Amino acid sequence: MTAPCTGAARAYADLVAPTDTVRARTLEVGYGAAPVCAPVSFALRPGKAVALVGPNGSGKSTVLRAVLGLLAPMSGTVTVLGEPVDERRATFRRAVASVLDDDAWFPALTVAEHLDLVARGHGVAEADAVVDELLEDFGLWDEAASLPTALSSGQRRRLLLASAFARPRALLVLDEPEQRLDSSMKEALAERLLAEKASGVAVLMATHDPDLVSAVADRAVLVGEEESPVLSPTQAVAALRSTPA
Ligand SMILES: Nc1ncnc2c1ncn2[C@@H]1O[C@H](COP(=O)(O)OP(=O)(O)OP(=O)(O)O)[C@@H](O)[C@H]1O
Repeated sequence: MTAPCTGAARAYADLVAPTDTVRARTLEVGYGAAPVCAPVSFALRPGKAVALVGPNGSGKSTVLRAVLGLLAPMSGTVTVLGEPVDERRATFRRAVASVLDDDAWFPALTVAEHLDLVARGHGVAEADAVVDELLEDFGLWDEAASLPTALSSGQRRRLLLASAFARPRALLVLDEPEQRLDSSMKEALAERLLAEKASGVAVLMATHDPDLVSAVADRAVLVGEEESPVLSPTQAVAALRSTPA
């Protein structure tokens, strides 16, 4: 029979609860001596989506960087799949797909070759079929043989997003995925993220898009100067509409 949890043991069990894909507790992040925003706390479960919202420069991308292990927390904790974040672990890298606000390309690989490389590098069995589907869904079919330098900025953004779906994932971390997408592609992205959730993937995204929050998010965190409670999507949409990006 299992002994009842003591306070400390319960706190630890809570911290590593396997039901949470991401858990941030009074997480403080920054680049110098001072944090860029108030501490952030949230839990993200499989099949759910959390949106980080807040004005430009409020610290959303910095929080995402800490969740991805690209920046060490100044204080507080962040765990992914019950473990402290460590992007050097193969299990972490296998589980976490991300799209940040950066363009990183192999200059001599075409659009289709980029997707193929990501899929095969992650051991996807039916790589050809996955690549074909992504080219179609992200409107890149006509650009399959193009080099990244020959793409428009919106097409490059589509390729970055498509790359995140070319590989296995338990957690998707997206920094303003709506950027540079036209309205029909934004709708398609929202539908895709709903399908991801339905298949058990957890989605953590920073966004300024009320429609995306409304369609996809289960909870939101207002990142900023004051420690914010977790918001409902309706509250987050109201905050987005009242605060200019
Ligand atoms: N590499 C860096 N070094 C130092 N300071 C940085 C760095 N990147 C961002 N900052 C600063 O950290 C603060 C938070 O930036 P961050 O990019 O996290 O904001 P954000 O909420 O994602 O903004 P946006 O909505 O404009 O994308 C800003 O004041 C920014 O100037």
